[in-house]
Amino acid sequence: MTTREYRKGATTLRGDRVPGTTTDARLLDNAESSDWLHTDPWRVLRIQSEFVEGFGALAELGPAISVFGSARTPVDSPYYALGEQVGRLIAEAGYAVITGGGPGAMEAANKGAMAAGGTSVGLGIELPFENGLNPYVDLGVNFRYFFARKTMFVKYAEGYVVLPGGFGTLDELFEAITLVQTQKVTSFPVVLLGSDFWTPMIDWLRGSLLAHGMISEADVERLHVVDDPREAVDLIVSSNDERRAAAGRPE
Ligand SMILES: C/C(=C\CNc1ncnc2c1ncn2[C@@H]1O[C@H](COP(=O)(O)O)[C@@H](O)[C@H]1O)CO
Repeated sequence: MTTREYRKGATTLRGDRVPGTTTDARLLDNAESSDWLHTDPWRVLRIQSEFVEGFGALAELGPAISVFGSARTPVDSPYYALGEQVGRLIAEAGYAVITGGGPGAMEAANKGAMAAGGTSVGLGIELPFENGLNPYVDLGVNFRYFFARKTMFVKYAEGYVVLPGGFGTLDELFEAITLVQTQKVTSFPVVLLGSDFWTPMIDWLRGSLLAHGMISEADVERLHVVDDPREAVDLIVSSNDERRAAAGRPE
């Protein structure tokens, strides 16, 4: 018995699964529906293009520190002032500032970096209620997919500074410490700025996660809580210097 067979890239289709038309015939037929544009295989190419564009845009960025924090921090909040100061100090230390490019704490850090003449990066994300990149970004890359964007925050930064924030900020923070815990990234300092905001979370981590044996003391100690933005920057810069020296790569 001969079975009809059709090869579609890596996939072999037989019998009733063989389509009535070929891929290139469908491509050349401009009367066809454009539904295929929204199918998962096509999305993979879009995802791939986000990585290619992100890697291309950031390849020559040089040393950088990612700063996270609430999109809702008002301009007159002390946390906004803290974001601006840390952005400025990062730039003065010769590092680029990478943020999510949005409003609030992200804008504050970009503003500080730009005022200090540093490189101010915004990795924007397509959201239903998005406002576009804040005006203090001078190198912006826009993403459709959170996971592609999150790769850039880790890959191009020497450490994270985390200002008070909501779910988005916690997601970025906990992703970073999970990557450190699972040794996907090594010696990656994570500094939480604003002890009034972060200490209750550290207490909960100890009182619940650590008490139930779900994390170790070393995991909690990876999170540095500080109030002074200079201390936050110094912690990351010195850890980076130590790492470079250990790898035989002086500054
Ligand atoms: C909520 C509003 C706008 C949201 N715009 C954002 N633009 C860029 N990046 C964002 C945005 N919202 C969240 N993020 C990412 O998560 C972190 C902040 O989230 P949180 O829930 O506000 O803490 C931030 O670091 C970004 O990377 C309009 O006000």
